Amino acid sequence: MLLEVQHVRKEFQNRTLALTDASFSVSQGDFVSVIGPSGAGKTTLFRILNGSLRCDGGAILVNGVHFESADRRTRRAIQTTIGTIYQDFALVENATCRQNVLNACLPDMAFLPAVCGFFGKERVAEADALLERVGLADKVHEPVKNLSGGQKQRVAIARALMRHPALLLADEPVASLDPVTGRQILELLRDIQQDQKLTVLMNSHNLELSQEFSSRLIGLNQGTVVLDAPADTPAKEILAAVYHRQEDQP
Ligand SMILES: Nc1ncnc2c1ncn2[C@@H]1O[C@H](COP(=O)(O)OP(=O)(O)OP(=O)(O)O)[C@@H](O)[C@H]1O
Repeated sequence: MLLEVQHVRKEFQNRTLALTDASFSVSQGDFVSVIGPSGAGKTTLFRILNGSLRCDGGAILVNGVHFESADRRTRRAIQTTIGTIYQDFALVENATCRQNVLNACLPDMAFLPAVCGFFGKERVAEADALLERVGLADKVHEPVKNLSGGQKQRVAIARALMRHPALLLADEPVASLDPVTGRQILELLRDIQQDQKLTVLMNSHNLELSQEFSSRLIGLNQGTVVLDAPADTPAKEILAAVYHRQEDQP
């Protein structure tokens, strides 16, 4: 999946200009982190990329197809190739791990099987295999509410993979986790990314982890891309380019 973000602009109704001119591209199989101070526009960018928010200007191309101006059908088809995991996991707490992973299939199912929860043997087997892949083979029937934060993020990763995404958006995936668990989740994400040649775009406040796990950094400040550099760029250069005020530094 090749993702091109070209001069994207977003102004909210209250006239906040969250994105002024964001441009960058991501090649297939890349692990790229978007960094920047609070309010830089990172979440807004991710919401536009996962289709939950429209931009006001510019273009987003997914494998050469215009995403933001596509008709509903094309937009939906592109959206199925994009998975998202969130800081707060966004799981159904009372449902089991298996059920949460299977829920990823609901948008593609006919009304009756979806309402009756009839997913079929193949989907169930795939959900269980994904739970095994993320290290939760023994938690298939466990309600999510009984899991730790790290285990919940593993379920969320399995749910995202259930839709066979080409691009995975990871929106602050380890912000709610302790440092050891956060690192384990990023190691898992990197293993999966490398196995499946998945493209990962991560939004993170943690510069050290972004540098360790990604190959490239995109720095946003006041809605504009102010850095597009290899992840091993010296931290001093990154801080100077992206975090203009000392109090914003991570
Ligand atoms: N729904 C909204 N309506 C109005 N303004 C908004 C809305 N969502 C975000 N903003 C504003 O847009 C700007 C960018 O916000 P955004 O959440 O994208 O930043 P961020 O880089 O993700 O910040 P953080 O790291 O603190 O999560 C901020 O000034 C924010 O107040």
